[in-house]
Amino acid sequence: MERGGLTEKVTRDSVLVFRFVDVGKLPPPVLQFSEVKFGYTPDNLIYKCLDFGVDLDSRVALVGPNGAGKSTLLKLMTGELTPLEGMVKRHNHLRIAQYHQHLAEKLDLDMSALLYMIREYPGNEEEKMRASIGRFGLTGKAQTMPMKNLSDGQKSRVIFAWLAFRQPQMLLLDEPTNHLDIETIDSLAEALNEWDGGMVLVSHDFRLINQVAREIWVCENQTITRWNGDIMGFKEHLRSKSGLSS
Ligand SMILES: Nc1ncnc2c1ncn2[C@@H]1O[C@H](COP(=O)(O)OP(=O)(O)OP(=O)(O)O)[C@@H](O)[C@H]1O
Repeated sequence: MERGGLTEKVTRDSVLVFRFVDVGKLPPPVLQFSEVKFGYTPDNLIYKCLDFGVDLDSRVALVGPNGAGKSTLLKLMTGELTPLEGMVKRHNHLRIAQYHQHLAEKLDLDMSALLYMIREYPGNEEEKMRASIGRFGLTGKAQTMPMKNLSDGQKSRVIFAWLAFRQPQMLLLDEPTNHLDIETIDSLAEALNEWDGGMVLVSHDFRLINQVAREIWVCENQTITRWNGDIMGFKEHLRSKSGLSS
């Protein structure tokens, strides 16, 4: 029937249109940690002495045990937390955007995604806002129905659209795949790979890490260490450490 043109082809949510806008370059160092010491209280340090830089070519996956300090590191990068000692230096023109699940709590669920974006970014034309949401695969009625009727995955898309509208040069992604299906995760990976900014990703999703990370940083024992290899090698290392090696 479909081939004969008697019924319309069934189309899925257009997952493949995830797209970040290219932002251009800033000269390094863009984000520099120098002798950073941090703890929520001085007697319980999360980091003893961090020295590293992240720039717009960086594609870092941050891994490590629960509670080691991965989310804390992202907050030190954005400036939400300040070191007890040492310095985090950000380029004057650096725009950082951080994705985390708690952003969903910010959404006004009685509003539509379109009205929400117009309220958040006043002075922009409706067509522009529609396009900016559409870029993350939320199209048609999904843009104008109350967000409480959207799936968690669709709400994640609104959050991505909201973050991307600020045109960050650096994306910090804290567990971005929690509500996304595999196709959408692949679409996110593709979008990140096509984009020209810097990225630090905290994720337990080795599949995503494998697609987008060029460096693996391990967060453990109050410090950050670069893993000499890819994420599959790190996964094997974890398996052998826990005695699960084949
Ligand atoms: N606001 C806070 N006040 C005090 N301690 C905190 C605060 N936030 C986090 N912690 C503690 O700091 C440590 C590091 O937390 P963080 O969330 O950075 O770890 P994580 O590596 O991201 O963990 P996970 O993988 O479980 O998300 C944990 O022991 C956590 O309990």
